[in-house]
Amino acid sequence: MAITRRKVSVIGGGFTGATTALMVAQKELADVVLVDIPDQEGPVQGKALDMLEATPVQGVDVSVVGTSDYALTKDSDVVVITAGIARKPGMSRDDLVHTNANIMKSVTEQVVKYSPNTHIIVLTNPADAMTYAVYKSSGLPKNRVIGQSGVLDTSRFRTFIAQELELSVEDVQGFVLGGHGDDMVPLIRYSSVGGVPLTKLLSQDRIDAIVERTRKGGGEIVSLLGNGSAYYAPAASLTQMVEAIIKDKKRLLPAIAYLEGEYGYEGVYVGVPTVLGGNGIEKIIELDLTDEERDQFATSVTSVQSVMNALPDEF
Ligand SMILES: NC(=O)c1ccc[n+]([C@@H]2O[C@H](COP(=O)([O-])OP(=O)(O)OC[C@H]3O[C@@H](n4cnc5c(N)ncnc54)[C@H](O)[C@@H]3O)[C@@H](O)[C@H]2O)c1
Ligand SMILES: O=C(O)C[C@H](O)C(=O)O
Repeated sequence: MAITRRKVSVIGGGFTGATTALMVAQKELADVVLVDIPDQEGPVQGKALDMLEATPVQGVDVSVVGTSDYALTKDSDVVVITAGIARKPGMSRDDLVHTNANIMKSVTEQVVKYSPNTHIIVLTNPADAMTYAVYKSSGLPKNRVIGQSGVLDTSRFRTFIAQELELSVEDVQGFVLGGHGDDMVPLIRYSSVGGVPLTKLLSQDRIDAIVERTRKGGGEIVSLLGNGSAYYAPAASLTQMVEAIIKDKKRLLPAIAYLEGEYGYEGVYVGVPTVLGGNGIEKIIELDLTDEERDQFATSVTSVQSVMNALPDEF
């Protein structure tokens, strides 16, 4: 019997899209289709061919194709959307909302035309509102439209904790709740190193400094790069989410999920702990929050709602 290979399509063949395609291929998770606009057909074909020519060295049997033709994405198991513009120094993610919302609509229509039962993971910023825009444009159930922010934000938080304590990143656990903006909420009470609560290992001053650096983590990279935003850690985060779905791993990961009553909110996409598996977001985990945490989460949700309200009427 023929073995059916899995297919992952990545829309947007720029920094994050190409890096994600490479990481998905390197992990041999699926055949990869990298899609960009017709104007970028040559570059995206070149990137894909270059990745394909690395597969013998890496010992992975996957195909990697670059195209502007959505027909090649037919029957994708997972589609990752990275298409759109990135911010430059001095801009906020929310400044991208109008341009990227229009791109989400046209891209999503093409995606679901060829893969009506796929899972979509949205990276494009402002990520919470763009995930909502894709959900509205796709007609897919809410569990199949997922946004990426929490894996990346938590990874930054874990990096800074491990650096500060000079301990392995592997042992650092943490959780970041809320929107992918400067008012995201790293949850200290749920953060630990090898099971030891963070508050036993670091002073409040040091924890506050790490929380602040995490919140501004995207901006720190934007300032350093000068022309574009982060892509290695975002691509690693997307790849972890793709793997959780493709392998039905049932990982407990933070993701941008559609709330319908959870945490007391209705009709908003925002970052919360989820179970990610073969059915996309299989569950939203509701944590008990202190009054202070609930207030911080409320501030973050209000910011997301104001960006959602700025979306064009069709959403
Ligand atoms: N959520 C997150 O954590 C996170 C992290 C990193 C980047 N981002 C966001 O991801 C987006 C992409 O970032 P990047 O660094 O890859 O940008 P980039 O400019 O390198 O790549 C974007 C690509 O999208 C393509 N594109 C534009 N319109 C398209 C369309 N209609 N169809 C197909 N492709 C189209 C462009 O041609 C370009 O190749 C930005 O909005 C950025 O802010 C989000
Ligand atoms: O900060 C950005 O604009 C890109 C991304 O959201 C990030 O957090 O790196």
